[in-house]
Amino acid sequence: MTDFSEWFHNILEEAEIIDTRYPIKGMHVWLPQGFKIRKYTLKILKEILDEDHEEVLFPLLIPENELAKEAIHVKGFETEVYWVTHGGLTELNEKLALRPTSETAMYPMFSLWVRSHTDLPMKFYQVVNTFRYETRHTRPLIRVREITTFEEAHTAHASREDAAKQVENAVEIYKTFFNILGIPYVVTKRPEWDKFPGADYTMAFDTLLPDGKTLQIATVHNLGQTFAKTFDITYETAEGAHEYVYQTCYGLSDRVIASVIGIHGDEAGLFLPPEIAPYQVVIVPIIFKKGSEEVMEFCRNLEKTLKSKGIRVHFDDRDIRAGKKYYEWEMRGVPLRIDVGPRDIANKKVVTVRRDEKEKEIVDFKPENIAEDVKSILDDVTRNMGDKSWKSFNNEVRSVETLEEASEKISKYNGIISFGWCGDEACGKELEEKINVDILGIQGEIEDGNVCINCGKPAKHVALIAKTY
Ligand SMILES: Nc1ncnc2c1ncn2[C@@H]1O[C@H](COS(=O)(=O)NC(=O)[C@@H](N)CS)[C@@H](O)[C@H]1O
Ligand SMILES: [Mg+2]
Ligand SMILES: [Zn+2]
Repeated sequence: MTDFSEWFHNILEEAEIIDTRYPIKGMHVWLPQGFKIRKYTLKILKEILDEDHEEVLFPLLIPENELAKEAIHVKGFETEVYWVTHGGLTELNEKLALRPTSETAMYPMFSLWVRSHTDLPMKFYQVVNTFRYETRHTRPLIRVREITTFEEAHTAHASREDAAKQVENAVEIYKTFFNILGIPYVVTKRPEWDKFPGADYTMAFDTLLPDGKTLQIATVHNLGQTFAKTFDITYETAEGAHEYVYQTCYGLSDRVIASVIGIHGDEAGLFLPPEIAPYQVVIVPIIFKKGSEEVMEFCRNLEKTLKSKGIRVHFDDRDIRAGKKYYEWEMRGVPLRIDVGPRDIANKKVVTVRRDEKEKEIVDFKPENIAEDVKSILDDVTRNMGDKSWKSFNNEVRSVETLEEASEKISKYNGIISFGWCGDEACGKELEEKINVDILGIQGEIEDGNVCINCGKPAKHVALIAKTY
């Protein structure tokens, strides 16, 4: 893991997650293994969102005049929007944008849909591909030009308080999601100069990749009434007056898959949380000359039993050395392996090997219990993964008293540094310049008596800084 970027690119290829040879920079092909991981990851997220959101699907193309309506928003995306100018040989009389995000696709429709306060709150989401002509260094899954797994939620509310509450609900939704995947995070309020174009404020989730740089893995925006006024989204109050709605939007992307791969991976390759692993269990027969048919029979039955209980299991009956199988399934991140030899069968045992522990466990084999036993091992693997990743994450969050200390810690470890900050934009920008970091944002208030580590004025907030992707 010394060179994380090289490790990351290699494992994407070796574990057949995506194929980066597609002839458009920043656009890649999801291969079957990767597609399954993506499918299971989205399944978890959608189950959470479906609790109180409706899933919808909007067109990919946005008319230029709609995209341009919200001046700050379009300014923020003008260098990133892809345009369609022709339909066949016919030049279009209006350019069409490929959605970089869908506010300006959705909100003209919200204006038609929202009539009365009884229509509120409205909470929609969609999982689509979005397109951003990223000019900075593109990286597979991390900074792409086609964001293939873009989950975006958009809500409308009758009051400022309801919208602020929805921001908190959205933060909880993403915390639940990341916790299931064992992805650690800090949540901060982005500084004014780094919020979503057109938003009142942005809450962001940042995780740490093994190279100690942070990756923004989700964002929640309070849009206030800005877009409602631009797109005329009003509702009739109970008293018959007309009010603009208050809105939020929140989203995440392929970066979630990048984080699972980067954070749980190790020298042996991938290590996938059981919830999203294409194979949760792989069965490897230990073949000797005699007794091999009995072993194969046993493994086939074991596979059938586990499959019948909904476990994603694979019986690897290839005629190759067991060692080669061990290597391959570890590299592919299968959370649990079960080895079966003739002696084990005789002793009514099987050998389990967890991906997170090297030593083998001998467990009693009872056909009626084995599926439950396997499920409880997988649950323990999930818990252990999360504990381990949070522990190493928290070790990389350091607090400092002075700018020199901040600079020293960052250059030595990267990671996340916290300290008192006055909150003033000029001071913040100067601080970023001085020690070549990004201010991730602020985390709540700081008790009186603290001074800003850059300008010495009274500190108002706890601020976090890091080197970022
Ligand atoms: N080029 C990119 N490649 C991969 N992921 C990206 C890229 N650009 C943004 N993201 C991810 O997408 C998330 C949402 O994008 S965003 O611009 O912050 N927010 C929006 O677009 C809002 N409409 C909420 S969906 C970001 O937090 C980031 O995790
Ligand atoms: Mg961007
Ligand atoms: Zn200051």
